Amino acid sequence: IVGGTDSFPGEWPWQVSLHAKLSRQRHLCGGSIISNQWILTAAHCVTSLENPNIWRIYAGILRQSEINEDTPFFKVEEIIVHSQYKHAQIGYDIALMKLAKPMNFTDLQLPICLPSKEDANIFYTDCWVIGWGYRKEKGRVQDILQKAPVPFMSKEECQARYRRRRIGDKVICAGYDEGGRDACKGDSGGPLSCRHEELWYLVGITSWGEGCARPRQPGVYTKVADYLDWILEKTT
Ligand SMILES: COC(=O)c1cc(NC(=O)c2cccc(O)c2C)c2cc(C(=N)N)ccc2c1
Repeated sequence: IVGGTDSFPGEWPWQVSLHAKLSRQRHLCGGSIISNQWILTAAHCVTSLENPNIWRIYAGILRQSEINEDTPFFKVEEIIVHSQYKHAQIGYDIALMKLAKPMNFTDLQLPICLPSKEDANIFYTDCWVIGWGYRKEKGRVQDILQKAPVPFMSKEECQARYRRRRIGDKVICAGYDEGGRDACKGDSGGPLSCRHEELWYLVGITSWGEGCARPRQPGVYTKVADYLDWILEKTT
C-alpha cells in the first residue's frame, strides 16, 4: 500500500496473508475470508502456482514478523481459478482457495460480507484498500498491515485514464487523480473493503494498476458483485 498507515489488531479480521513455500517461504498475496472454509483472492496470485501443497495461509496476524516456523497456518485443499482468466489487465482476476479444514472464527479471524446483486451499482463512499504490499513501485513487502482510504471512480472516468487499454466491465476503479495513495505489488488478491450501513463488504479484489499511486492511474479491482453466481457455484 502506498500512502497508507498502520492497521490496528483486529481491524481487518478477514484479511489473510498467502505464503508460498518454493525454495524459501514468502508472502506473495493477500486474500479475504468469505466463509470458514473459503478464501477469495486474485487469479494472478495463484496461476503457475496451482499446487495446493505449496501454500500456507496465515489469518489473524497484523505483522509478517509474527510468522515463523511455529506460527499456525491453514493448509489449502483446492485452488479454483476462473476459467476465463488470462491476464489481470483483461479481467476475470479472481480465484478461490478451499481450506483443508474449516477455521474457527475468533475476534482476529472473521469473514467479510459478500455484496448482494442489488448492491452491484451502489456508489460506496467509505472504502479502504489493505495489504502488506509495496509502499512504492520499487519496494518490498511490509511488516505491519497497511490501510489506505480510496475513493470510488466511475467506469467512464477510469476508461478515460487508461486510454490504451479496454477497462473490462466486471471491474471497479478506485484512486486519487493526484495519486499518492493506492495498492501496489504484494497487495494483490486482498480486499477493497467498503463500509455500508454499519457492515463491511468485499466490494473489490486488488488486481492491477499502471505502476502504483501514480497521478491519473487508479487502482483496478475485480468487481465482486459481478462474480456472485460464480462464487456460489464453486463454493456450494
Ligand atoms: C504480481 O502483482 C503485480 O505485479 C502487480 C503490479 C502492479 N503494477 C505495477 O505496474 C507494478 C508495481 C510494482 C512493481 C512492478 O514491477 C510493477 C509492474 C500492481 C498495481 C496495483 C495498483 N496500482 N493498484 C495493484 C496491484 C499490482 C500488482
